[in-house]
Amino acid sequence: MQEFAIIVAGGSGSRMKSELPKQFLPIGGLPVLMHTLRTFRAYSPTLSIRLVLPSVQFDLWHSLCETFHFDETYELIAGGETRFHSVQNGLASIQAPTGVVAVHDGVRPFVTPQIIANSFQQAAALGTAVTCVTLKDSIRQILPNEKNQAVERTAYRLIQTPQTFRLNWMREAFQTGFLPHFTDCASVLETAGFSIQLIEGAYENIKITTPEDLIWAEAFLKK
Ligand SMILES: Nc1ccn([C@@H]2O[C@H](COP(=O)(O)OP(=O)(O)OP(=O)(O)O)[C@@H](O)[C@H]2O)c(=O)n1
Ligand SMILES: C[C@](O)(CO)[C@H](O)COP(=O)(O)O
Repeated sequence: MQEFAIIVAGGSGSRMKSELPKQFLPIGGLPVLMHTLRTFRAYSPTLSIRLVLPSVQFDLWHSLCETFHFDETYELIAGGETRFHSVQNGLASIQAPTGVVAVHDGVRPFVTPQIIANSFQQAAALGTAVTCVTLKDSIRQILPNEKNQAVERTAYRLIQTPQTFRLNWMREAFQTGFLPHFTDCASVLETAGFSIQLIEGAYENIKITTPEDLIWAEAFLKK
Protein backbone atom coordinates (compact mmCIF):
# COMPACT_ATOMS: atom_id res chain seq x y z
CA MET A 1 0.00 0.00 0.00
CA GLN A 2 1.33 3.47 -0.86
CA GLU A 3 2.52 5.40 2.20
CA PHE A 4 2.05 9.14 2.77
CA ALA A 5 3.11 11.46 5.58
CA ILE A 6 1.53 14.80 6.47
CA ILE A 7 3.91 16.80 8.65
CA VAL A 8 1.90 19.61 10.22
CA ALA A 9 3.82 22.75 11.13
CA GLY A 10 1.14 25.35 10.51
CA GLY A 11 0.73 26.57 14.09
CA SER A 12 1.61 29.91 15.64
CA GLY A 13 3.61 28.59 18.60
CA SER A 14 1.83 30.89 21.06
CA ARG A 15 3.05 28.91 24.11
CA MET A 16 6.69 29.12 22.99
CA LYS A 17 6.45 32.94 22.77
CA SER A 18 9.51 33.11 20.49
CA GLU A 19 9.95 35.62 17.69
CA LEU A 20 11.04 32.90 15.27
CA PRO A 21 8.23 30.31 14.87
CA LYS A 22 9.11 27.29 17.05
CA GLN A 23 9.32 24.88 14.09
CA PHE A 24 12.29 26.94 12.84
CA LEU A 25 14.13 27.29 16.16
CA PRO A 26 17.53 25.54 16.10
CA ILE A 27 18.29 22.47 18.18
CA GLY A 28 21.71 20.93 17.77
CA GLY A 29 22.36 23.68 15.20
CA LEU A 30 19.50 22.65 12.87
CA PRO A 31 15.86 23.89 12.77
CA VAL A 32 13.44 21.60 14.62
CA LEU A 33 11.44 20.89 11.46
CA MET A 34 14.50 19.70 9.54
CA HIS A 35 15.20 17.04 12.19
CA THR A 36 11.62 15.79 11.83
CA LEU A 37 11.70 15.71 8.01
CA ARG A 38 15.07 13.93 8.00
CA THR A 39 13.75 11.17 10.24
CA PHE A 40 10.74 10.58 7.99
CA ARG A 41 13.04 10.49 4.95
CA ALA A 42 15.38 8.11 6.81
CA TYR A 43 12.37 5.83 7.37
CA SER A 44 11.80 5.58 3.61
CA PRO A 45 13.31 7.24 0.54
CA THR A 46 10.03 6.65 -1.34
CA LEU A 47 7.63 8.03 1.28
CA SER A 48 5.40 10.77 -0.19
CA ILE A 49 5.67 13.68 2.26
CA ARG A 50 3.40 16.73 2.56
CA LEU A 51 4.83 19.56 4.66
CA VAL A 52 2.12 21.92 5.93
CA LEU A 53 3.30 25.45 6.82
CA PRO A 54 1.53 28.82 7.09
CA SER A 55 1.81 30.34 3.60
CA VAL A 56 3.30 33.51 5.13
CA GLN A 57 6.25 31.38 6.27
CA PHE A 58 7.05 29.86 2.87
CA ASP A 59 9.73 32.45 2.02
CA LEU A 60 11.39 32.12 5.41
CA TRP A 61 11.37 28.33 5.10
CA HIS A 62 12.93 28.47 1.60
CA SER A 63 15.69 30.76 2.84
CA LEU A 64 16.38 28.46 5.82
CA CYS A 65 16.60 25.52 3.39
CA GLU A 66 19.24 27.44 1.42
CA THR A 67 21.18 28.36 4.54
CA PHE A 68 21.22 24.79 5.85
CA HIS A 69 21.59 23.16 2.38
CA PHE A 70 18.43 21.23 3.15
CA ASP A 71 17.23 19.44 0.02
CA GLU A 72 14.85 16.70 1.16
CA THR A 73 11.91 16.17 -1.22
CA TYR A 74 8.32 16.92 -0.14
CA GLU A 75 5.27 18.84 -1.33
CA LEU A 76 4.70 22.16 0.45
CA ILE A 77 1.06 22.86 1.44
CA ALA A 78 -0.51 25.96 3.05
CA GLY A 79 -1.67 25.57 6.65
CA GLY A 80 -5.15 26.26 8.00
CA GLU A 81 -6.74 28.04 10.93
CA THR A 82 -6.39 25.07 13.33
CA ARG A 83 -4.40 21.83 13.33
CA PHE A 84 -7.56 20.09 12.04
CA HIS A 85 -7.69 22.47 9.04
CA SER A 86 -3.96 22.04 8.36
CA VAL A 87 -4.42 18.25 8.27
CA GLN A 88 -7.45 18.71 5.99
CA ASN A 89 -5.31 20.75 3.57
CA GLY A 90 -2.57 18.12 3.58
CA LEU A 91 -5.11 15.38 2.99
CA ALA A 92 -6.76 17.24 0.09
CA SER A 93 -3.41 17.31 -1.70
CA ILE A 94 -3.23 13.49 -1.82
CA GLN A 95 -4.75 12.23 -5.06
CA ALA A 96 -4.12 8.47 -4.75
CA PRO A 97 -7.24 6.25 -4.48
CA THR A 98 -5.82 4.10 -1.67
CA GLY A 99 -2.95 4.18 0.81
CA VAL A 100 -1.95 4.77 4.41
CA VAL A 101 -1.31 8.24 5.87
CA ALA A 102 0.83 9.14 8.89
CA VAL A 103 0.11 12.55 10.41
CA HIS A 104 2.94 13.91 12.53
CA ASP A 105 3.61 17.15 14.41
CA GLY A 106 6.52 18.96 12.77
CA VAL A 107 7.58 19.93 16.28
CA ARG A 108 8.15 16.32 17.43
CA PRO A 109 11.71 15.97 16.11
CA PHE A 110 12.68 12.89 18.14
CA VAL A 111 10.30 10.43 16.53
CA THR A 112 12.25 7.38 15.35
CA PRO A 113 12.17 5.45 12.05
CA GLN A 114 11.10 2.41 14.13
CA ILE A 115 8.02 4.15 15.55
CA ILE A 116 7.11 5.37 12.04
CA ALA A 117 7.54 1.83 10.66
CA ASN A 118 5.37 0.30 13.44
CA SER A 119 2.75 2.94 12.82
CA PHE A 120 2.50 2.25 9.07
CA GLN A 121 2.55 -1.50 9.63
CA GLN A 122 -0.32 -1.48 12.12
CA ALA A 123 -2.42 1.05 10.18
CA ALA A 124 -2.09 -1.08 7.04
CA ALA A 125 -3.29 -4.12 9.00
CA LEU A 126 -5.93 -2.62 11.31
CA GLY A 127 -6.79 0.78 9.83
CA THR A 128 -5.57 2.96 12.71
CA ALA A 129 -2.35 3.34 14.71
CA VAL A 130 -2.08 6.09 17.33
CA THR A 131 1.19 6.49 19.22
CA CYS A 132 1.07 6.74 23.00
CA VAL A 133 3.02 6.33 26.25
CA THR A 134 2.01 5.40 29.78
CA LEU A 135 1.92 8.07 32.50
CA LYS A 136 4.90 8.55 34.80
CA ASP A 137 3.16 10.90 37.24
CA SER A 138 0.07 10.42 39.39
CA ILE A 139 -2.98 12.28 38.14
CA ARG A 140 -6.05 13.82 39.78
CA GLN A 141 -9.39 14.77 38.30
CA ILE A 142 -10.63 18.31 38.96
CA LEU A 143 -14.22 18.29 40.29
CA PRO A 144 -16.76 21.10 40.85
CA ASN A 145 -16.56 23.21 44.03
CA GLU A 146 -12.74 23.26 44.12
CA LYS A 147 -12.59 19.52 44.85
CA ASN A 148 -10.36 16.95 43.17
CA GLN A 149 -9.79 13.20 43.37
CA ALA A 150 -7.15 10.62 42.50
CA VAL A 151 -7.80 8.58 39.36
CA GLU A 152 -6.29 5.27 38.27
CA ARG A 153 -3.40 6.28 36.01
CA THR A 154 -3.13 2.86 34.37
CA ALA A 155 -6.47 3.65 32.70
CA TYR A 156 -4.91 6.53 30.75
CA ARG A 157 -2.33 7.10 27.99
CA LEU A 158 -0.56 10.23 26.80
CA ILE A 159 -1.12 10.58 23.08
CA GLN A 160 1.67 11.44 20.66
CA THR A 161 2.14 11.41 16.91
CA PRO A 162 2.52 9.81 14.38
CA GLN A 163 -1.15 8.95 14.08
CA THR A 164 -1.56 6.76 11.03
CA PHE A 165 -4.73 5.73 9.21
CA ARG A 166 -6.07 4.13 6.07
CA LEU A 167 -6.43 6.92 3.51
CA ASN A 168 -10.10 6.24 2.79
CA TRP A 169 -10.99 6.22 6.52
CA MET A 170 -9.20 9.55 6.97
CA ARG A 171 -10.96 11.06 3.98
CA GLU A 172 -14.36 9.99 5.33
CA ALA A 173 -13.62 11.28 8.86
CA PHE A 174 -12.22 14.63 7.74
CA GLN A 175 -15.33 15.50 5.70
CA THR A 176 -16.85 16.84 8.92
CA GLY A 177 -16.71 20.43 10.20
CA PHE A 178 -14.32 21.43 12.98
CA LEU A 179 -15.25 20.56 16.58
CA PRO A 180 -13.38 22.00 19.61
CA HIS A 181 -12.33 18.55 20.90
CA PHE A 182 -10.43 17.81 17.66
CA THR A 183 -6.99 18.30 19.26
CA ASP A 184 -5.58 15.40 17.23
CA CYS A 185 -6.57 13.15 14.32
CA ALA A 186 -7.59 10.22 16.53
CA SER A 187 -10.46 12.30 17.96
CA VAL A 188 -11.66 13.07 14.41
CA LEU A 189 -11.63 9.41 13.33
CA GLU A 190 -13.22 8.31 16.60
CA THR A 191 -16.04 10.85 16.18
CA ALA A 192 -16.62 9.40 12.70
CA GLY A 193 -17.08 5.96 14.29
CA PHE A 194 -13.70 4.33 13.66
CA SER A 195 -12.06 2.32 16.42
CA ILE A 196 -8.68 3.67 17.56
CA GLN A 197 -5.83 1.19 17.99
CA LEU A 198 -2.81 2.32 20.01
CA ILE A 199 0.89 1.65 19.46
CA GLU A 200 3.80 2.32 21.79
CA GLY A 201 5.58 5.65 21.40
CA ALA A 202 8.57 6.93 23.36
CA TYR A 203 9.07 9.38 26.23
CA GLU A 204 11.74 11.05 24.03
CA ASN A 205 9.13 11.79 21.35
CA ILE A 206 8.27 15.12 22.96
CA LYS A 207 6.33 17.95 21.36
CA ILE A 208 8.37 21.15 21.48
CA THR A 209 5.75 23.40 23.06
CA THR A 210 7.18 25.64 25.80
CA PRO A 211 10.68 27.16 26.26
CA GLU A 212 12.05 24.49 28.65
CA ASP A 213 11.40 21.84 25.97
CA LEU A 214 14.25 23.42 23.97
CA ILE A 215 16.68 22.97 26.87
CA TRP A 216 15.66 19.31 27.13
CA ALA A 217 15.99 18.91 23.32
CA GLU A 218 19.55 20.32 23.27
CA ALA A 219 20.55 18.01 26.14
CA PHE A 220 18.95 15.01 24.43
CA LEU A 221 20.90 15.65 21.21
CA LYS A 222 24.17 15.89 23.14
CA LYS A 223 23.68 12.60 25.03
N1 LIG B 1 -3.25 25.83 12.59
C1 LIG B 1 -2.37 24.91 12.98
C2 LIG B 1 -2.06 24.71 14.34
C3 LIG B 1 -1.11 23.75 14.69
N2 LIG B 1 -0.49 23.04 13.72
C4 LIG B 1 0.57 22.11 14.06
O1 LIG B 1 0.15 21.12 14.96
C5 LIG B 1 1.23 20.69 15.77
C6 LIG B 1 0.84 20.66 17.23
O2 LIG B 1 0.37 21.94 17.59
P1 LIG B 1 1.01 22.87 18.72
O3 LIG B 1 2.17 22.28 19.38
O4 LIG B 1 -0.13 23.35 19.55
O5 LIG B 1 1.59 24.06 17.84
P2 LIG B 1 1.16 25.54 17.81
O6 LIG B 1 -0.28 25.66 17.47
O7 LIG B 1 2.14 26.18 16.90
O8 LIG B 1 1.48 26.02 19.30
P3 LIG B 1 0.53 26.81 20.33
O9 LIG B 1 -0.66 25.91 20.59
O10 LIG B 1 1.40 26.99 21.52
O11 LIG B 1 0.14 28.10 19.67
C7 LIG B 1 2.39 21.66 15.52
O12 LIG B 1 3.38 21.01 14.74
C8 LIG B 1 1.73 22.80 14.80
O13 LIG B 1 2.58 23.49 13.90
C9 LIG B 1 -0.81 23.25 12.38
O14 LIG B 1 -0.25 22.59 11.50
N3 LIG B 1 -1.75 24.18 12.04
C1 LIG C 1 -1.57 15.95 18.25
C2 LIG C 1 -1.02 16.04 19.64
O1 LIG C 1 0.37 16.33 19.60
C3 LIG C 1 -1.19 14.69 20.31
O2 LIG C 1 -0.72 14.77 21.61
C4 LIG C 1 -1.71 17.11 20.47
O3 LIG C 1 -3.07 16.80 20.61
C5 LIG C 1 -1.53 18.50 19.91
O4 LIG C 1 -2.13 19.41 20.82
P1 LIG C 1 -1.82 20.96 20.73
O5 LIG C 1 -2.62 21.60 21.81
O6 LIG C 1 -2.22 21.38 19.35
O7 LIG C 1 -0.36 21.11 20.99
